[in-house]
Amino acid sequence: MNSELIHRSNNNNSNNAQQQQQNQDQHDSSRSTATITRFSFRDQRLIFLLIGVAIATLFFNTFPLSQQQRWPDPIIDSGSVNADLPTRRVLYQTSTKGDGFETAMKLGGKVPLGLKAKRLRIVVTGGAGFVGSHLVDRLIARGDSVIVVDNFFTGRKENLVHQFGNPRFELIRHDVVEPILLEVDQIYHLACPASPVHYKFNPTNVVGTLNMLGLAKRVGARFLLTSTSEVYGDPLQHPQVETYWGNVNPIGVRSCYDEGKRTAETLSMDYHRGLGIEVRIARIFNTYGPRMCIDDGRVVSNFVAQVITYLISICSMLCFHIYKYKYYVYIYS
Ligand SMILES: O=C(O)[C@H]1O[C@H](OP(=O)(O)OP(=O)(O)OC[C@H]2O[C@@H](n3ccc(=O)[nH]c3=O)[C@H](O)[C@@H]2O)[C@H](O)[C@@H](O)[C@@H]1O
Repeated sequence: MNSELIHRSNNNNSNNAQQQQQNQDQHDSSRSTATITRFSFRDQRLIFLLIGVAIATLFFNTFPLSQQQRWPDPIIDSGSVNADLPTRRVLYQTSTKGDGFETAMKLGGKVPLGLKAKRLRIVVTGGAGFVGSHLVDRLIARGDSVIVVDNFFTGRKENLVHQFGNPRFELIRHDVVEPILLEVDQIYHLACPASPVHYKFNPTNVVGTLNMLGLAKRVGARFLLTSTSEVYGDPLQHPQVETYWGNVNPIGVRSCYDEGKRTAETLSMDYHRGLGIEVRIARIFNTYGPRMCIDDGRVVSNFVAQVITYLISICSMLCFHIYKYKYYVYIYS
């Protein structure tokens, strides 16, 4: 009996100790909660915390980390091609499928951290010409490797001489009416007699366009055709929008150029729709600038030539008057 009481009293003691410990723990935790609460409310810390959260939320909503910043490429991003159509290209295309990770190897897109931008291998036909040589400079400056294919019908080596010796530049004398096989990622097809003086000797370049489209199909390259505002012929609508079909005389003296480019556009779109080739078409309007040929009979060239002739005639008249004056002075003296 005695031992039982002792046992009970021992039990009671241990229960009391546990109870005290629990009370102590509760007291400690309520004290620490009170301390944290006091700490948070002291000096208006909570208000500052809430303001901080609000600013951070606003910032990340305005500039989300995963946002893709795409600058439109003035050369290749015409945006006129139907994006729903299938394409043969497997490299450098943007994919939003899968794990949500957006592959941004596409030109002009942001490259995922830690990956280097892929340098493209590009062929530029007609790259020794006026427009082509500037395009080559631009592509090389961007870091791409460029192969120029030109038969020098109207192009000049001087337009590219500053690139000679550059390891990312190659020049091949070749007529695109003959097929050529090159491993490239993109094709810029500019080779074409572009001025009335020249295209009457070498009218169209439909065969060259077919060869280059064939190359694009074989190697899965993206294809850009430099077309012309001449596809609108003698337009009845001003200014011309892309959807305007033009007003072209099919049998006139300039028709070889207009219709040649129209055929080239048709072929490009057929290769795109039928074979999935990724194509771009740029309709170039009258261009002017350094390296342009001022005697090739085009609108801008004619205008520049006329202005220069006019200026020369004014200068010679002035000189004549100055010399006449001097001469006159000389005689009288
Ligand atoms: O404004 C436009 O509409 C034209 O602009 C440029 O023509 P552009 O640079 O002004 O003319 P050129 O300086 O004569 O350049 C044409 C280049 O193609 C080359 N070419 C021409 C004809 C040919 O059969 N093969 C070939 O390689 C010429 O040698 C020359 O380097 C484009 O090259 C044309 O395709 C476009 O139609």
